[in-house]
Amino acid sequence: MAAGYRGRPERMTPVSTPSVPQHCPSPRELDDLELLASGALAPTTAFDEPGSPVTLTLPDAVAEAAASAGAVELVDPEGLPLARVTVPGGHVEPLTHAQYGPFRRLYLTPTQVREQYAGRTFVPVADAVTAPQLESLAAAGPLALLALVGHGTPTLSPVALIRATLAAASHLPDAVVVAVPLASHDDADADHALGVQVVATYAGPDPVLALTSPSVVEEVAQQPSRNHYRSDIQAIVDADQPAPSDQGLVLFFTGLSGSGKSTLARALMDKLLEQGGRSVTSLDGDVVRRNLSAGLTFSKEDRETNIRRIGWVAAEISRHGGVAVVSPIAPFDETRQQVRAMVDEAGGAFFLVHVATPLEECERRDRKGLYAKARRGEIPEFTGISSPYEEPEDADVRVDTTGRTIEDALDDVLEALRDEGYLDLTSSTPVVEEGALAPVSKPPVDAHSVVEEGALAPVSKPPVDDEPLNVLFVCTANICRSPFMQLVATQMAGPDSNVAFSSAGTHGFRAHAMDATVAGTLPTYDVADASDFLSRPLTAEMVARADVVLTAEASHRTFILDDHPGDFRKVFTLGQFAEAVSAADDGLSGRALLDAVAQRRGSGDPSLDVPDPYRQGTGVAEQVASHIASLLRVVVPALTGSRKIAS
Ligand SMILES: Nc1ncnc2c1ncn2[C@@H]1O[C@H](COP(=O)(O)OS(=O)(=O)O)[C@@H](OP(=O)(O)O)[C@H]1O
Ligand SMILES: Nc1ncnc2c1ncn2[C@@H]1O[C@H](COP(=O)(O)OP(=O)(O)O)[C@@H](O)[C@H]1O
Repeated sequence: MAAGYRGRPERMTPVSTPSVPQHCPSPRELDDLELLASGALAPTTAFDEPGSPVTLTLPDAVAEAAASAGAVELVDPEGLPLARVTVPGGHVEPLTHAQYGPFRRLYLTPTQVREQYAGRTFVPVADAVTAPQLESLAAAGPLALLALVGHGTPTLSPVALIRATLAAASHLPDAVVVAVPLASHDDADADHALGVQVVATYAGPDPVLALTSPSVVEEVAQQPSRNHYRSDIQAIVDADQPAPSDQGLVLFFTGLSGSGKSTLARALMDKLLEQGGRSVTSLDGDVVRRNLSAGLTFSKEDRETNIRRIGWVAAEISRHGGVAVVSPIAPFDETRQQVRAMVDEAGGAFFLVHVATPLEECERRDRKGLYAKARRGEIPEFTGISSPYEEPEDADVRVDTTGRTIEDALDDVLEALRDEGYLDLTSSTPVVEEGALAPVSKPPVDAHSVVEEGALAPVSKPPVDDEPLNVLFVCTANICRSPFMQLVATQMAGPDSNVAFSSAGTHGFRAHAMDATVAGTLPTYDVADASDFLSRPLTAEMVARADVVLTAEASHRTFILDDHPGDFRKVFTLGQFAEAVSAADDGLSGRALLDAVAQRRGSGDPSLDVPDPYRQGTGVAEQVASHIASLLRVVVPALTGSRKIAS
């Protein structure tokens, strides 16, 4: 039921019986429902049991109707009734089973699994299985791989995780795959407990084998590279996690009427069309209101409906790799966030442009004479005059067009798009070959041959000693290891150091908070919290700006060098860099130290990796935090010059 569906309808669906209301739950709730109905969450048998993360939230109107009817009927996004749930009580009476959706045949109940697969060893799989893990499984006898594919699967989409798990099974002597829609509830500890419970229910009396080894130290020793995959699995992972330049994209312009949204959006569309290579759809505010949203007013409710419609269409466009350029006023933050979430769900990137031309300038322009009418009271609820505009705090770029040419204002947008790695429209060269634009240009050279021959310029920036030293930490998603490195290194360096620490992720989402479990270890290292931290995807610009890039794993280093082979002298794993720093002359610091370390040109030995603590519980988070801190205690004083004053 859950695997194929993303997004939720904007209103409660029509009531089919006079008394019991219908409601389409969120994707997370749909997953929970499926597990509750199949008995997989036993002993949890109902929504909203005390202390359980398995909850059901009903919109006010539905909750009221359900309370008087004593139940609510939960339907799937297409309106198929799935279950009746008592209100209050949360008890689930299944009505129908979903019969379609990719790999539906693999979604077995615990009873079916006990009938078909008793006697196997059960292995929970939450991510693509690595080559070393496959090796360790090969000798483990007949296996049942439980692909945990619920909403919020950490790295891979549900369908890709099943594909990757089937590929893993094909490399094993005797393994079957079962899909389990175990959703994430954004509470690592509760989710871990729930996962243990669900896996135990599927396994019954049979053994359960965890893929992660118990200690970080052993993990490092036994799994030289946790992210090293067999080639078929790697291909599935790569296809599921396109680079920002290959991702579907929603370019969302928001701002007051007359601020310049349509003008800038149109100019950007023209650039995109001139360059070619992408399919582009425009959803302009005025145009949408004449078509998709014809008949809607400018009340708060209708504006929200309008924006959600635009968001839904734009998200679908991004799902298929297209670019949607949308330019409504979209005055409410909550609705913009809903659109962001829809696009995120669809696997697209959401890029918010705040056209921040002030009201006075918009009113001075008054291109359509609407402000004058609004001032005279002839147009009610006019944005900026008699209806609010909530300024975005999460814009990727903010452009005030006052006193600027259109080209000049557009440049701000184009530069931000390029810097975040989505599109490079700053050069006017059209794309000749078919395919997506490639903002992070990949020279057709083999990284190793460049390293050997030293053919490309060693560092992209001439060293200037009084400029702050830019240190960029990199991991995968920029929510666990690299933010920890950034925050703890900044704390260790102190406020007066001439070193700036930042971080990014090779597959990082934009603007996600730090993982709560890892953030929980920060106070031990004198960092109060991570509330100001937001994740960022790594861009070519960030690598170019950095004096040194320190990665968690060798695989991150390889990832960067694939795109920037010429930067091999400034990209190291943190472990490798700490080792090199220890060996370097104590008197060296800052750029002199970097120059000395660059001469060593290490290979990025994976045994020095900092492993990924994501979703592995508090114990692993603490071990990884302590591991990183011990490396930073070597690296930070050396960079800042506090272990010995440099020349
Ligand atoms: N009451 C009121 N408030 C704001 N705007 C009004 C109103 N009535 C009509 N218009 C015209 O409608 C355009 C805005 O429509 P949007 O769909 O972008 O608005 S919203 O996002 O749903 O708030 C807006 O176009 P733009 O100038 O392109 O923004 C106006 O021309
Ligand atoms: N730098 C600029 N960028 C965009 N528009 C500008 C700029 N300078 C002046 N303008 C003018 O401001 C008006 C903006 O109108 P429009 O693009 O329709 O705004 P919106 O879609 O936000 O209502 C146009 O007449 C445009 O020519």
